[in-house]
Amino acid sequence: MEAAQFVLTLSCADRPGIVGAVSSHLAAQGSNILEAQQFGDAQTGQFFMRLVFHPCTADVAADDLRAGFKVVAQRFDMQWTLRLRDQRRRVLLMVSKFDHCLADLLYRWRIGELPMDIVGIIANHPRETYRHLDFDAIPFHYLPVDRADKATQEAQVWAVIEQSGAELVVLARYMQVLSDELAGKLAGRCINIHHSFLPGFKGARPYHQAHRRGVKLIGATAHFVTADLDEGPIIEQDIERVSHSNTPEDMIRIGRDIERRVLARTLRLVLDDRVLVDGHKTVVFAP
Ligand SMILES: Nc1nc2c(c(=O)[nH]1)N[C@@H](CN(C=O)c1ccc(C(=O)N[C@@H](CCC(=O)O)C(=O)O)cc1)CN2
Repeated sequence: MEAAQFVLTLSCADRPGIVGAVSSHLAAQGSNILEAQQFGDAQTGQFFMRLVFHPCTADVAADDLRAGFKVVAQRFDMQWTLRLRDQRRRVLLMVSKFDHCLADLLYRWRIGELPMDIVGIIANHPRETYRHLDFDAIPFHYLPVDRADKATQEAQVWAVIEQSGAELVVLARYMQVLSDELAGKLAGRCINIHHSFLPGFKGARPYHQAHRRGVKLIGATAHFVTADLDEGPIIEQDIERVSHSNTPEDMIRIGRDIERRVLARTLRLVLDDRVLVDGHKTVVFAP
């Protein structure tokens, strides 16, 4: 039986000796490093690392590994995570009227391409909106938004997030602006797929904005959600060509495929701890 793999991610102020200290610690505890990627940001002076390793002794608990690494982390004042690679994340999906990204994530999850536990779906449109989708095994929460009282609906959203134990929230074309408070509470663990190649065409109806501008490329961007609308650290992007003959409806159709693949790629990266936040940007350790 293959030995359990663990993923260690870390970031700290860059200085000599970090890689040596980490690798020496892992060797001293009898672990074998399988993957190691690193990046030193010369502009910010921040250092980032992702390692995959397996302890040579069986049945080592993540808590014990974390207790051991704490000494190294404190020495370099690191921000770090250490988890069992096979441990599935608890993920909450959120959607509004357009469900092509939701449908795609459900399919990829069902075939095992996205190793996660979907703990719920929150929608601000009723269940029949998605009648063509079968997700009855997943708790569905219809939480409509009253424009005059968005706070009440957000309190319901937060209650579902807490009660479900969601670790990651994915806005799969959820078209409501999260309050500063909720965006703050979800910092670093809420992903949005925006239907434009950011920083172009932030906000609502980006394909109509793009059509009016006469663009020759449209795109999609997955980013962490922050209080600043569509300004969060970008994780993944992609594009497709369009022309003068394409209507906004053409762009919406062409854009659906871009949005789906960008969000799926992003989720795979995040689920495998390959994305670290570097200020208002990200470091992505590609597979
Ligand atoms: N705090 C944040 N909330 C959200 C972000 C974000 O980056 N920070 N991303 C958006 C997604 N988004 C485009 O990708 C987006 C969603 C909604 C709107 C908008 O103007 N919504 C209107 C209501 C629209 C409707 O009811 O159909 C509104 O909220 O008043 C713009 C951009 C998700 N949330």
